[in-house]
Amino acid sequence: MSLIHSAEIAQTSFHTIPIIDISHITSNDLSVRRALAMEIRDACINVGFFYVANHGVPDTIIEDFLTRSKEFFALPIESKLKIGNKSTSSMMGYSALLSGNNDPNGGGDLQEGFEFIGEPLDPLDQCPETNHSIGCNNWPSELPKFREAALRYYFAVVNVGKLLFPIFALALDLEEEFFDEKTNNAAALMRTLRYPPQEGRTSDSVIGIGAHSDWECFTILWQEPSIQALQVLNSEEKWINAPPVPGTFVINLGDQFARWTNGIFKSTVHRAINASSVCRYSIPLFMGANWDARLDPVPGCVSPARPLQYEIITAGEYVKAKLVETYNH
Ligand SMILES: O=C(O)CCC(=O)C(=O)O
Ligand SMILES: [Fe+2]
Repeated sequence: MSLIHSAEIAQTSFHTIPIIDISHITSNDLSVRRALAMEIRDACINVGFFYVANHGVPDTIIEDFLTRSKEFFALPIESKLKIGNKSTSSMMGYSALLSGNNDPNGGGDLQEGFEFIGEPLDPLDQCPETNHSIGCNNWPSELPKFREAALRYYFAVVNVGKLLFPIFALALDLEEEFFDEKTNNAAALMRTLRYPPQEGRTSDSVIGIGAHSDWECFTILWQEPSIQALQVLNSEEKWINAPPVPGTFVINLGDQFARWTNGIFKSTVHRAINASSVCRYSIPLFMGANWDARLDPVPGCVSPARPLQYEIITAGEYVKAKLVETYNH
């Protein structure tokens, strides 16, 4: 079935998020990779979200970064503000509670975070080679082990992201290498996040992270087990819970993939509310396209019945506009 036809009959009023086993993602057998791609295609067209099981990132790497993140957030506020992301042009470093606002109708995001991009584990003082035009990371000098744990986790998850691009290409009936040159020079951004408890308060104006879609190609999110917080909006405007599923990451498509596919792959709106009585941690990785990659539609996504929906701009122009909108930066 053609992509456009699949999009016409999409079931976007989902009530659950599919779980997809990716243990065979590197199979030598193309038919096995294609079968996985078709499962992912359905999830991308109908939901825009899915969980991946058997992703291969060791628990120890995840747990180590979680432990170091907890230590980081427990630092005195003065230490954290010393590396505040608004104090540098790079936007890397600490973001305080309510300093971001993902939902223009909201009163700020009730979360604090630390944002960074990849850099070589060694030597310490080297900037990443990237055309992302963002610059250096802003690490906390008090916690030397934080940096190493963060980068180890980062590279493990970036590897999962690199395996997903060829599968997305197959899902779109394209050659597996199709996205290589559009993504080979991109700096993936990672954030480690802490949401204070809201104790049952679910005011729509100030919540953990207000309703938004992500800006990049796709996001790989680790969420803390046992605490329900993430919710995804279906086409009936109902919020569907995306509870943590142990051993999985949540993958959601972002606006860059929606633009590449003329809206056939969904960049679905979501939010997080920590209604529990304890802090909740999550760690998203945003996999984007190269800064200068054009977000023009890939073959098979535009027809007279499905005209072009988006203005064609570069990934960099798109992300810069969103940064200004969200962080006033
Ligand atoms: O913390 C979560 O569950 C979601 C985070 C999120 O949507 C984001 O950072 O874009
Ligand atoms: Fe998000």
